[in-house]
Amino acid sequence: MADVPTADQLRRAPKVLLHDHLDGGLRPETVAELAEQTGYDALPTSDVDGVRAWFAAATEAGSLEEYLERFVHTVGVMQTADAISRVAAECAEDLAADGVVYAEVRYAPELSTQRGLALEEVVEAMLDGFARGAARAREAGNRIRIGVLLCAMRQQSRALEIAELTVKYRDAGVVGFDIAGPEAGFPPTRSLDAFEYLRRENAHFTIHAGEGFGLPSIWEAIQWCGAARLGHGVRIVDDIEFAADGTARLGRLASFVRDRRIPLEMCPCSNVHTGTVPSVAEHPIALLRRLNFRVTVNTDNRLMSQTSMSNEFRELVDTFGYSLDDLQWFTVNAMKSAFIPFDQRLALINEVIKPGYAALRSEALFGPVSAHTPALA
Ligand SMILES: O=c1[nH]cnc2c1ncn2[C@H]1C[C@H](O)[C@@H](CO)O1
Ligand SMILES: [Zn+2]
Repeated sequence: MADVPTADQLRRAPKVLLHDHLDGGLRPETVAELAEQTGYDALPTSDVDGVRAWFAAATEAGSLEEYLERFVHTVGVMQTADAISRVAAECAEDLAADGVVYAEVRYAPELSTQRGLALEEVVEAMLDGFARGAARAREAGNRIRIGVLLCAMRQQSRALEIAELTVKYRDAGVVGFDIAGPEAGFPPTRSLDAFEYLRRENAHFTIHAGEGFGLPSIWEAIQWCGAARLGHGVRIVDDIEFAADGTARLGRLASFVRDRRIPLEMCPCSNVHTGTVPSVAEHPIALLRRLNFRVTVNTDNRLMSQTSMSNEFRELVDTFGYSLDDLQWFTVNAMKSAFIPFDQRLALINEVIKPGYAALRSEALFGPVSAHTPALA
């Protein structure tokens, strides 16, 4: 049996993150400080531990709608360009310190216009912050590349406007588009004009689907809207039947998703917290991995779900006994599915990801380099 990866190996393993919300990953200290600095007086408490605990209560939400209520205060402190830029810079540093080498971080600019910021100013503040954070991470010895996804909120009606913003900033670091927010009652076709526009512009997009609602949402996202990836996509298992001997029979939609290699941006911990699945052990990720769907592993909201990429990997290793080979498989899947140009994806796979995992595997043979290298005479 392969060795169980250690916590340190999980952190050092090169990781790729396709689904992470900027307003779901603030440091609790930063929420408290920004509230003070920007005069935001609606926080339930100003004490950092209290702030941390208030957000952590999202892990008990049990429904997507209740889980989403926790975003009111992160969005509340993200209403100035400086605040947004700081949050983005810290996001880049935190991900890089956790061993993430490529990330696509998403946010809905329309949420940061409460005090008069223009949509463009929000996007520029994000891009500025990510560039500063990646530079600081590099100085600390951690390399990361970040692409931005712009979300439109599905309960609002600004999807076309946000899609246009995505195209406007695509050469400046915005790599794609998404719709987020409550899924039940807000089907993807509600934003069909935005998706048709993006397709005509040869732009990339993913859609949150199959999390708070089932197969019809996934079907619309793919067959009506043309999503290149699915945010979560967990409910695709509803289109898979199991015979008494355990063999699986895929329905037409599940077959289509697998045959077309449509990436599933799975977020195990978040899915437990929103009540999408009862526990990590009952998460369909293991089944979908076995059936060779293009599964990826993601954090969704590091603050609300008290998680990180290393932690998601740890949960999967502990629950399903995954080895470094499995973790490399998830990581290569994610890198193949990114929205940056193909040659760059390939370079990251061949020059960063595969050598990174090979180095970790070799430790199992020779031990960590530093511990066993004899001093040179
Ligand atoms: O898991 C999610 N499903 C749907 N919407 C989500 C999820 N996590 C965060 N959001 C929402 C809340 C944020 O304010 C918004 C933009 O990041 O996206
Ligand atoms: Zn999400």
